[in-house]
Amino acid sequence: MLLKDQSSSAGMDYIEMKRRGNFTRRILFVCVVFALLIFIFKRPSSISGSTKFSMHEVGVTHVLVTGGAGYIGSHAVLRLLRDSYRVTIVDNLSRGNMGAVRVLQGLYPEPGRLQFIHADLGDAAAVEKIFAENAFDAVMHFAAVAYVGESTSEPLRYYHNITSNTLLVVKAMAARGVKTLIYSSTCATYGEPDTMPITETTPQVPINPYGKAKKMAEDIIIDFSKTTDMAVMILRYFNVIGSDPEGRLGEAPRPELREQGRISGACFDAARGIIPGLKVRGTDYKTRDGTCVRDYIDVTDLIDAHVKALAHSRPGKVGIYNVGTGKGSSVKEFVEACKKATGASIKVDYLSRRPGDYAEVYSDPSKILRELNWSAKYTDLEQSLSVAWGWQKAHHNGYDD
Ligand SMILES: O=c1ccn([C@@H]2O[C@H](COP(=O)(O)OP(=O)(O)O[C@H]3OC[C@@H](O)[C@H](O)[C@H]3O)[C@@H](O)[C@H]2O)c(=O)[nH]1
Repeated sequence: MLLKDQSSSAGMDYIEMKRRGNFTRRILFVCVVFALLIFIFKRPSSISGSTKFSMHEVGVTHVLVTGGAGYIGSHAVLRLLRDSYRVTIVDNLSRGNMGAVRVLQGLYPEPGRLQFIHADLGDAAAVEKIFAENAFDAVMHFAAVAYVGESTSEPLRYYHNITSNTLLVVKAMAARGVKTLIYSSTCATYGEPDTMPITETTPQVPINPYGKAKKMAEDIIIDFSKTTDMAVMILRYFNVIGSDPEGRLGEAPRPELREQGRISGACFDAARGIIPGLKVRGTDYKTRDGTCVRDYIDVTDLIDAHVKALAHSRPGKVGIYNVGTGKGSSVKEFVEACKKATGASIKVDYLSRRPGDYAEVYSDPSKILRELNWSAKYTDLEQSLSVAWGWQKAHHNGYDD
């Protein structure tokens, strides 16, 4: 009985040991699976805000593109990826579109090519974290509010957004030893000069909060650069139009900002019938037909200037360049070109002047040709608008289509 009991107890021990062994193996298996999952999900992903993403390891330039989900920024990202750069986009999506980021991710899905970080550059801790966790070689700083009309009704927003965010970006660059900055500035920093065309030495006397804030941001960058060996390129854009010739990206302003928006967006909205007609703001300027004259530069050319600026940037040097065609077109001429490009009969209402507007600006682009070997290639307004219309037609609801 006792023996029987003992043998039965030994049998029980053996079964118990086997059960425990199986249990341990299961635990080990689960641990290994967990470790594998952690390894997979911690690798650089295309949507991640916390992955260390060093470009230097692979000898490829890693560019931080602020505002990379926006109209101009997304076109810059596309070009940089095409040219084999690695890119991190930081965007708060207040004006930019996640749809543009998704297009770019779809085109360049390989791990480590494109990283998107949803963050606001006004958040100092977030900016510091982004720079601490990534090794950037260069920054292209596009992110900013950028409507002249809106800047006159919301000046504090413009001063804050444009100056403070630039300050935080530059501070973070300095703290982490990021040596190259390409800054998006604007012809609006010149205001309304007495002589045309505008050269880089034309006095900057901005007349609206947008232009004034951009001039302040330029000053912040230039003054800081004198204390370091940072390479700085300041590009003063004239009026940007057009879109990716392959139709992958376009200009998709927020519908709620229609009233404040740029002439190109308003023309396309009128051509699609989204708004009843185009409002031409001011017909009594001292220009050839009474409407404002602007220098319209195609976004493909503009981004080419950025890539050339990056290639020509030198430590301790500040380069300042106008980016324009050198040719001025009036609002009326723009509307005619838009009618031809869209084939739509756009109804035009003539209204009083928009606050903050200046009569006539166009660039002298000879410095950028001389020093960076850049000149605009897409100088036919109607052609640039036709390309942009191609994307607009296919995206009635912007990137939501
Ligand atoms: O609906 C509209 C929009 C604009 N316009 C006029 O079209 C002209 C161009 O205006 P836009 O708003 O397109 O462009 P702006 O010249 O004011 O500034 C633009 O160019 C310089 C960039 O740095 C700015 O970010 C950009 O907004 C102005 O005369 C404006 O009054 C209209 O007549 N109707």
